[in-house]
Amino acid sequence: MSFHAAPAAGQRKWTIRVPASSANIGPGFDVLGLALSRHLTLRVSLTPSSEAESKVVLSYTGEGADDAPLDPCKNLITRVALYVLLSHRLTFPTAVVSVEIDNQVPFGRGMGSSAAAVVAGVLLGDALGDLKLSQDRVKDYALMVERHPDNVTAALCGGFTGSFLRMLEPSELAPSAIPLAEVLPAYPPNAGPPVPGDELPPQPPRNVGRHVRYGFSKEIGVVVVVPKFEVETAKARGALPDSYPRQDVVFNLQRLAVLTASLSTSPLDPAVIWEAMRDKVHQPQREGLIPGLSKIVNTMTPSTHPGLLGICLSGAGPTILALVSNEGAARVGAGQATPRMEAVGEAIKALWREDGIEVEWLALEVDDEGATLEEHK
Ligand SMILES: Nc1ncnc2c1ncn2[C@@H]1O[C@H](COP(=O)(O)OP(=O)(O)OP(=O)(O)O)[C@@H](O)[C@H]1O
Ligand SMILES: N[C@@H](CCO)C(=O)O
Repeated sequence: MSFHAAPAAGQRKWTIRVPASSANIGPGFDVLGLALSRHLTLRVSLTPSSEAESKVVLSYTGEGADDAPLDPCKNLITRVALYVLLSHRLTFPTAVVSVEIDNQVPFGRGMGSSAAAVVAGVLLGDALGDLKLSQDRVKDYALMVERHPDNVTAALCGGFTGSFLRMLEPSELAPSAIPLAEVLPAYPPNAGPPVPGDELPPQPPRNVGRHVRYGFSKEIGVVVVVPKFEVETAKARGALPDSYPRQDVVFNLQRLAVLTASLSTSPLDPAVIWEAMRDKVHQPQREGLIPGLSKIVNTMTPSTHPGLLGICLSGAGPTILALVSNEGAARVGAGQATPRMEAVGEAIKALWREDGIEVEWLALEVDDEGATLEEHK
């Protein structure tokens, strides 16, 4: 099957911005996501050139700058953009495409770096192909690459989300060029530019996943405590069993139902939220990869730390997420910690130091906007 270059009629510029996200929020394994005020930003410019080939030039600042590949056939963001283009029988435009990546989302820490990169990649393909994809279609593409709707929907839509994947029909999964994976393994398959005759990926089915947005009280401050080591999501998923005792599943379902409403119920009830953020299906199993995890999430409570609402592993870890009530506190600006948030961040830091683990803690806000693609005229 053949393809042709995406249009490159004149100079164009875009900015793509995607938030970090925390998945699971305790009992909502693979379900809940919370978009956070750290961002992956792409500044993209397309300049037509007299050359017959496309030249995609990546540059990188911020988190992952030393690790992320700058080859567009190897970098996750541009590989996803290429998947979107090829599914429309397009490839990169015959132009100079400059992609300046500035990343505030640390890799492999449970803050949704891969989901942010995948969503950014879909939006990059959308911009370069002039495809004008709806938000639902962007979600379909992103969910064919990263099969965790929790991070993807929060990163794409912002706020506090709950989501599920539709069971795809065998026929929707059949074409071998579908890059369905935990995190896109190798795409294009030969890790080089596509050549005529390559099998091209089909466009994804519609409604691959569905989501809702819950309320999230403005009085809740978010503290993330980020250890200085990575845990690959694939490895953290490998630590989980294939089946669970019924009482553990019921334990999580009961808390999940209560948690989703309790984070927007006024007044906030720390006793209910703390208990509703407990988990039995992924956190205890990941303790071996994250020393000190159980000690921290089980011993820090609203009684020991006034203002603490709930505490859990963020995504697949190793970051810990703590929700703190700022009720009655003077309003603080983005990224500023209230005294209660500072006390919780420092307490987690001290507990982790007992295990020889160094961390950085951050006071964050919920990102209500989600991913944006803006063209500059
Ligand atoms: N901005 C980026 N540019 C290129 N590759 C990225 C980018 N962000 C993430 N990745 C790729 O994704 C990998 C991290 O994915 P992984 O799913 O293991 O962790 P995470 O998404 O940070 O954590 P979690 O899914 O638990 O929130 C990185 O090692 C890198 O290969
Ligand atoms: N729900 C996923 C999030 C990581 O992407 C997990 O905990 O494995």
